[in-house]
Amino acid sequence: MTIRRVAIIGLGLLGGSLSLALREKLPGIATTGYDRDPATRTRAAERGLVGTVYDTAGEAVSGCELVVLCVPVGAIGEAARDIADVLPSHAIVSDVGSSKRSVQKALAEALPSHTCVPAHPVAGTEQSGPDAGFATLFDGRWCILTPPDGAPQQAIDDLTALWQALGAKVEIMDAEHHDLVLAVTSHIPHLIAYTIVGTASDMEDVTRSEVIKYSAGGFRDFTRIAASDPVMWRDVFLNNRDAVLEMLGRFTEDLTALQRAIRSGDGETLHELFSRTRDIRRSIIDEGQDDASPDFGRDH
Ligand SMILES: NC(=O)C1=CN([C@@H]2O[C@H](COP(=O)(O)OP(=O)(O)OC[C@H]3O[C@@H](n4cnc5c(N)ncnc54)[C@H](O)[C@@H]3O)[C@@H](O)[C@H]2O)C=CC1
Ligand SMILES: O=C(O)C(=O)Cc1ccc(O)cc1
Repeated sequence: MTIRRVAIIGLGLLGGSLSLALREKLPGIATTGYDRDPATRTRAAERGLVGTVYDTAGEAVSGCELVVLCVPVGAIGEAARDIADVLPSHAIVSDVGSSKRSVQKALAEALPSHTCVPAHPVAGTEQSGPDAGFATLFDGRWCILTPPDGAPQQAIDDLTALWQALGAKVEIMDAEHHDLVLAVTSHIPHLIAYTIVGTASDMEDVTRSEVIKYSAGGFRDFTRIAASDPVMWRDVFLNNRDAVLEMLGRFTEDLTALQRAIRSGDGETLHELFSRTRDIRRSIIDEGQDDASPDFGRDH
């Protein structure tokens, strides 16, 4: 199917970046948008994020071939129900949510007669809202599609072509596997950042001001991650509960082993782990996913 019109529901960091990338890289595609927050709609219109910002989701999706829900994962069901009665029957429905199993279920329940192909562009920043988006966010980054069993190949191909045209590399994955992999590579790192920054903020006033004053690289990086949107991340942990708890169990065991090594002066264990982890960093750099990537260590 030729995609001529894309509706973007949710005009924050991801919705805004998607619209700007479409405008810059696929100017032949018309865009419409809706956000449930009126102030965000106003700002999105001022920034010209989409061709037309509508006051209802129904108007925004009218006549489109593709809808992309760019809302927190806990709001996907509600956003899908909002458009269920008016969505053209041929339209493909997708999203950008950070977890996929619950999204797949929510979409199937809300839109049983439509073709739904969930997606997760693994690209972002700690910023949110209608001013946060930028057109190059997806350049060279992975976008993981998690089509349910029986999803039409044509829809998968159309969505793959669209994300590739926006600069992303596309991978197809089972939703369950996606959630396990992302739990360890993204969700738990965010949880650790929230925890360590929370621990520092619970310290007595004098020590806390010293933590801020003397924050070295490691802690500064954690504060960037821990500044990420609270609603978005609350929803990720509630919706990817099983995989996060599974990975957190393993992480806690490993942390306890390190605690034991430190207490017993077992330098060999510490050195062996720190050497292995250094190799992981080197392979990430070899694959070109280093600091030059848009979402690492840079403020937008
Ligand atoms: N922030 C990041 O770095 C990344 C986020 N994601 C995913 O993208 C999605 C959006 O996240 P962001 O753009 O960062 O958040 P954001 O907070 O910048 O934007 C979300 C927007 O959705 C709107 N919204 C909420 N419920 C709605 C509803 N029912 N109908 C219409 N609009 C609604 C909000 O008003 C807000 O403007 C989330 O599912 C998140 O997991 C994926 C990759 C990276
Ligand atoms: O800002 C960062 O370092 C991120 O990790 C951004 C991010 C957040 C959520 C995702 O699902 C994907 C990417």
